[in-house]
Amino acid sequence: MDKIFLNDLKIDTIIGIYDWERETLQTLRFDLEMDWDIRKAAASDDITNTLDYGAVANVVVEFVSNSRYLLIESLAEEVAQLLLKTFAIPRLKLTLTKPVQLHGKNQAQIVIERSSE
Ligand SMILES: Nc1nc2c(c(=O)[nH]1)N=C([C@H](O)[C@@H](O)CO)CN2
Repeated sequence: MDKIFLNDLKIDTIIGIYDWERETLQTLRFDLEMDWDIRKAAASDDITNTLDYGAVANVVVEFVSNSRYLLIESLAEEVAQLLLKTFAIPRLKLTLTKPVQLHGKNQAQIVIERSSE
C-alpha cells in the first residue's frame, strides 16, 4: 500500500498527570504514516482525489490544542480514531512524542497502529 507521511507536527497542549502540568502548555510532536492509494490522484493531478495532509494537520491541531488528557496513551488513541473516522484512512501509524525531564532532557514516545476494521 502507498503511504502519505505527515511528520514533525508540533502542537501546544495541556497534558500530564502532575499538578504543574495541568496549568502549563507543553509541546507535543506527532508523526503520522497513513496508508493511501495515491494512483487516482497521480493520474488526475487533483487534490480532491487524495488524502490532503493539510486537512489532516488542521484536524489534529484543532483537536489536540483543545484537549486536556492526563496520559499520552489516551490522546494518541483519540487522535488515531478521529483520523480514521474523518478521512476514511484504512490504516495509520501514529507516533506521539512528549518532552520529559527524567535524567536530563528526555523524550517519552507512544507508537500505535490502527486500522478502520
Ligand atoms: N505510560 C505513561 N507514563 C507516564 C505518563 C504517561 O502519559 N504515560 N505521564 C507522566 C507524566 O505526565 C510525565 O510526562 C511528566 O513529565 C509520567 N508517566
